[in-house]
Amino acid sequence: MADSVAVEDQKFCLKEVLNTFKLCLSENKEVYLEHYVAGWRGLIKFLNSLGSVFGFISKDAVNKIQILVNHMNDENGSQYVTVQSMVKYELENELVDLTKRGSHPESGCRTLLRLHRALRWLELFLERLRTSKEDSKTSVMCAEAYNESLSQHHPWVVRKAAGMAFCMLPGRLSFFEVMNVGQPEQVVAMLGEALPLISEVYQITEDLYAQHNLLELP
Ligand SMILES: CCCCCCCC/C=C\CCCCCCCC(=O)N[C@@H](COP(=O)(O)O)[C@H](O)/C=C/CCCCCCCCCCCCC
Repeated sequence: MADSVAVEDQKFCLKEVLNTFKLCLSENKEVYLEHYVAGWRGLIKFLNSLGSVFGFISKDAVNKIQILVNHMNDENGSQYVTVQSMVKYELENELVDLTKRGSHPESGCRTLLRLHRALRWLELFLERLRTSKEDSKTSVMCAEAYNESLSQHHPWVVRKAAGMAFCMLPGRLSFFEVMNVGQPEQVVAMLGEALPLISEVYQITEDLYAQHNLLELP
């Protein structure tokens, strides 16, 4: 059983996140919700270690993870083993608000979609970090990745707040240190290992959501 979301005060380790994303895919390329959620929890540890200015982002991500964990732990939890089984179950039982928010504001499908969009931001950001130069700015890389992805789904006020938070990001070297991997070359190598895994999980979910017309859930 997945437990509740208590990620505060835990130390981040990129290797751990890499391992959870490795566990995400089944042999037939289904995405295990348990490991997907564990991957996000690891990332939130990182976010929390950057300071309270990122608290509003962390809070939203924790809320969404908690919704998914609640589904996984409730009486129909066996339907929430993979993203594929969740989508099938919720659609077959009309548990998703498809066009406007109604009686299912916390469906697994709409909740996961928000994290899925954020995973695209992560992919773009990590790729920039991986190929960055010594004088590259994390705030710029983060903002560029955000503008190319998540920002399209956020209202002005959220975009503004996110933009201000990005300016508070530590420089590239301090950022690498928080990852707890070792020298910058080792961080870059590990990012190179993590990115294809994250991209594959993203693409499989994207294709599944596209196939069921779920990419714009309210
Ligand atoms: C490998 C280590 C390096 C990278 C570590 C990154 C750590 C990131 C951890 C968590 C990322 C946060 C994920 C945010 C999910 C946002 C979901 C969302 O879009 N929610 C909005 C819509 O929800 P509904 O209203 O429809 O329910 C909600 O309005 C959002 C509110 C909060 C603002 C979200 C801003 C997201 C900015 C992108 C993340 C920046 C993190 C920077 C730190 C490096």
